[in-house]
Order: sequence, then structure tokens, then C-alpha cells
Amino acid sequence: MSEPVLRTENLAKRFGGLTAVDNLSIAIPPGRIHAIIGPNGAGKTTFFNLVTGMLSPTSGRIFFRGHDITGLRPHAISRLGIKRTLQVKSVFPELSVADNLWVTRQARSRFLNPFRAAASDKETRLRVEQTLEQTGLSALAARSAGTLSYGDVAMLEIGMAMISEPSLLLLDEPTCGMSPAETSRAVAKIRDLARTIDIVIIEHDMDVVFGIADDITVLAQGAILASGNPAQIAGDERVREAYLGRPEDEDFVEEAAHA
Ligand SMILES: Nc1ncnc2c1ncn2[C@@H]1O[C@H](COP(=O)(O)OP(=O)(O)OP(=O)(O)O)[C@@H](O)[C@H]1O
Repeated sequence: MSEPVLRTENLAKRFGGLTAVDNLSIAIPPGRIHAIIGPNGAGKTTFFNLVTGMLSPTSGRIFFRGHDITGLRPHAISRLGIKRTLQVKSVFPELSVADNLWVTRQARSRFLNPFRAAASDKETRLRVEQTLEQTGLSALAARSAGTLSYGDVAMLEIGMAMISEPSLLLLDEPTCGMSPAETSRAVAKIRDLARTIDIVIIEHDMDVVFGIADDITVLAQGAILASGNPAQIAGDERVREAYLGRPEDEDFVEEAAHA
């Protein structure tokens, strides 16, 4: 079996008396889109925060392609090739789409080697162009980010995570707030990206989850409730129960029926 892209061993995070992530042992294989779903408060975002070093675990270990990354600082984890998007969008609204990508890329090169900044301009330009294409934003390159639609801002966020060529991309509810048309465009783009990069996605929209994921892990109260392919998850009684009776998640039952 190939090395998991991400693996945790008894990972736990407690906030005072609250256990947000509860002895989680998960192995995410490479080359697939892995969705993490679960009711509100299940620990999904906390899991991303632990993987990216934004939070330190209370106990347990995290491995990225076999390397123990537990306790590394966020910038060190980012340099190893793990990037994420946040639920709260963080583009620079006054800058153009291309310049948002440019400064994100340049910030990284300058950080890596301040003396190479000028020499890297050409390479940056190329990478910005590639990322505009990958995210479907080429036609909007000159537009101020502050004037974009919500869906385009979300794609720009993905582009800003992609521009430094990570090998693992963590997407936190990428289609949240998008129109149905924007959502299907984003889903197609994320599928394209997954050909060259490993993707783990937290998503509430079950239409997206069942349409995009190769594998799904369901979290509840910080622990794994179920894991499997979309058909297995759709047919899992415990998962249905976890979602039933939650009006905001009614679409799970509906979408699962079509999976
Ligand atoms: N910094 C923090 N301090 C205290 N409690 C926190 C903190 N971050 C998260 N929690 C709590 O940990 C639990 C898990 O939260 P988390 O945001 O990881 O869930 P989630 O599955 O991402 O939820 P949602 O789907 O609503 O985003 C929740 O009860 C939350 O209130």
C-alpha cells in the first residue's frame, strides 16, 4: 500500500473540558479526493488547524507522507507543502486578481531567498498565469479582488493556496456561499486540481461531497463515525442517524439517496 499523504495516531485536542478531536487515527491515501464531513462542531476545522500547526495537539501525532510533523510551526508545515484555505476569505480587496497571486507567490520566494527576488520575477509571472488558468480566473486577472463575485473570491483563495505549488491542499468549505452555477464550476476546477495534487476537503454541501469525493470520513464529536466510499457512506445507518433531525443537514439524506 502506498504511503498515506496524511496520517494521525491517536490525535486529540481538548479545549478546557471540551474534547474537539478525540483520539483520532486516520490514514488518508494519496491520489484521491478525501472529504471530511460531520455535523456542526464535529471537529473538522480543528483537525485542519492541527494538521497545519495553527493549533498544537493535546496528544497524539501527525505524519505528512511519513514524516512526523507534530508540533512544527505553521510556516514550517507550509514550507513542507501543505496549504489550506480558510472559511473566512482573506484576499486583498484593492489588489487585482493577478496581483493577489503575485504578492502571495513573491512573499514566499522572498522568504525562501531574499536575494533571488528580482531573478524570480519571470518565474512568478509564469506561475501566476498558470494559476489563473487552473482556477478559471484568467479573464478576471486585472479586476480588483474586491469587485469579484463570492464564487470568484473563493476560487482566488484556492489560487493563492495553489500558487506556491503545495503537494497537499486542505479546502475548508470551498463552496460555502456560492451560487449553484459557481458551485458546479468550482467542483469541476477542484477535480482538475486533484489530478496533480492531493486534496482533503471539508464540505457541508452534500451534493458537492457526493459529487467530488473518492473517500469520505464522517466525524462526530471529534471521532470517526464512519469512513468509506460515497456509496458506503450513503448507505450507513449511523451516518444517517447523525444527520437526521438536523434541519440544516436534511440535504444529506436527500443527496445520499442519489449517491
Ligand atoms: N479555539 C477554540 N476554543 C474553544 N473551543 C473551540 C475552539 N475551536 C473549536 N472549539 C470547539 O471545538 C468543537 C469543534 O469545533 P470545530 O470548529 O472543529 O467543528 P467543525 O466540525 O469544524 O464545525 P463546523 O461544521 O460548524 O465548522 C466545537 O465544540 C467548538 O466550539
